[in-house]
Amino acid sequence: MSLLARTRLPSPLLNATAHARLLGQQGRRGLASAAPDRRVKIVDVSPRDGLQNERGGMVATATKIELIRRLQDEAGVRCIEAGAFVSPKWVPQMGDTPDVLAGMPTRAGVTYPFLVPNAKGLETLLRLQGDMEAAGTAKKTDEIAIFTAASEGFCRANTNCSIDESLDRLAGVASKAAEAGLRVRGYVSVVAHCPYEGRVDPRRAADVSRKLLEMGCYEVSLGDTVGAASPSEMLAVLNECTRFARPEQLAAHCHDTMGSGLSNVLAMVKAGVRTVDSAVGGLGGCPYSPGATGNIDTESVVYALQREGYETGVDLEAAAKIGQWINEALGKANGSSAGRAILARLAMAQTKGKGEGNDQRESRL
Ligand SMILES: CC(C)(COP(=O)([O-])OP(=O)([O-])OC[C@H]1O[C@@H](n2cnc3c(N)ncnc32)[C@H](O)[C@@H]1OP(=O)([O-])[O-])[C@@H](O)C(=O)NCCC(=O)NCCSC(=O)C[C@@](C)(O)CC(=O)[O-]
Repeated sequence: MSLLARTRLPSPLLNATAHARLLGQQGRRGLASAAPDRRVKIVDVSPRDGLQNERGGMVATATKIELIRRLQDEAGVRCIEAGAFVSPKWVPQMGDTPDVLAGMPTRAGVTYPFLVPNAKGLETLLRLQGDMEAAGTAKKTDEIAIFTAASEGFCRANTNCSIDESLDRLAGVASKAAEAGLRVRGYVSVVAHCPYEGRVDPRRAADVSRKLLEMGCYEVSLGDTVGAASPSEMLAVLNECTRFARPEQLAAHCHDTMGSGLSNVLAMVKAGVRTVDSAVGGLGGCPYSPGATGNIDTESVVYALQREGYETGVDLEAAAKIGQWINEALGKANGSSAGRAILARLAMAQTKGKGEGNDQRESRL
């Protein structure tokens, strides 16, 4: 019997109580119980990609740390992109990353990649971790993420250099990181569409991805940065990449501007990708893409993957609560329609539960 057939999936016809209970059960089922080829790793990027473009004032460091804590302790996320050692002149919202690193709680089995654009970013991270170890505190992370782009226009706008210059810079960062015992994840932005150059040739995106793998990245995340790609466009990039990489060495990083984020994720997972980047509450945006909305939300990714018979190990109900909480903390509407629906069903189930309790009391009286 297939896992899909064995998995009880929430039906829209179930009442709210049953639906909420079922979602909870599914969310709590561990990754270990799933067949290896049905496991999908969620990289929740909300503390970095989700918050880096927040325009409504600096998000409090304590809020960022609480977001990381809740993602790991309550939602069971096993990979959390926690911050960025980039220039605060370019991305002020990430300026407190050293404080986030110092203050964040860590948990065994969870990885915390930090974005690093250049040698200076890596030196800062290594120095801070060295200071922590000297003070008797265990280091917080053993992973960084480096990033470049598939178009010259985006690369220059994002990192002030050409693609070749960025690759030169990143090769040095990757080799120093490896010497220091850090794993390196890679990103290629605008793999299908660029806000400056339009449609991007999938071979171009694949060529840059290959170079990141060759410099030692264990995985390359393919970014539909502006959220404009269709599934076939993302699959075209994936097909080019699988000429030299296994699908498991690639990740889906989809934004949802045009509403195709989830379709793109599902298409890539069905094609063999086993790592998906997402952000609770659909947090995020892209400063270089007018009207760009956030990352695809963790809640809809986890829900859709569950329905398709995949396991993420993420507690859906907890993710929905965290997505609601962080959006409220930012004074924003919850950007996850799946999250809103899950919370509405939970609220209805609770009300019904209370009502049933009252009815029983009344009937006993
Ligand atoms: C790459 C640079 C630094 C080049 O920026 P630059 O201005 O060319 O760099 P520079 O070397 O001339 O330095 C300028 C100033 O920045 C400082 N500086 C330089 N480096 C650092 C550093 N690491 N940490 C802290 N400070 C730094 C440096 O010390 C100097 O300070 P000053 O002397 O003027 O006081 C800059 O362009 C930058 O930080 N860019 C990052 C932009 C960014 O973070 N974008 C968002 C992340 S990428 C993304 O979101 C896409 C992704 C990953 O999610 C995937 C997807 O969706 O596609």
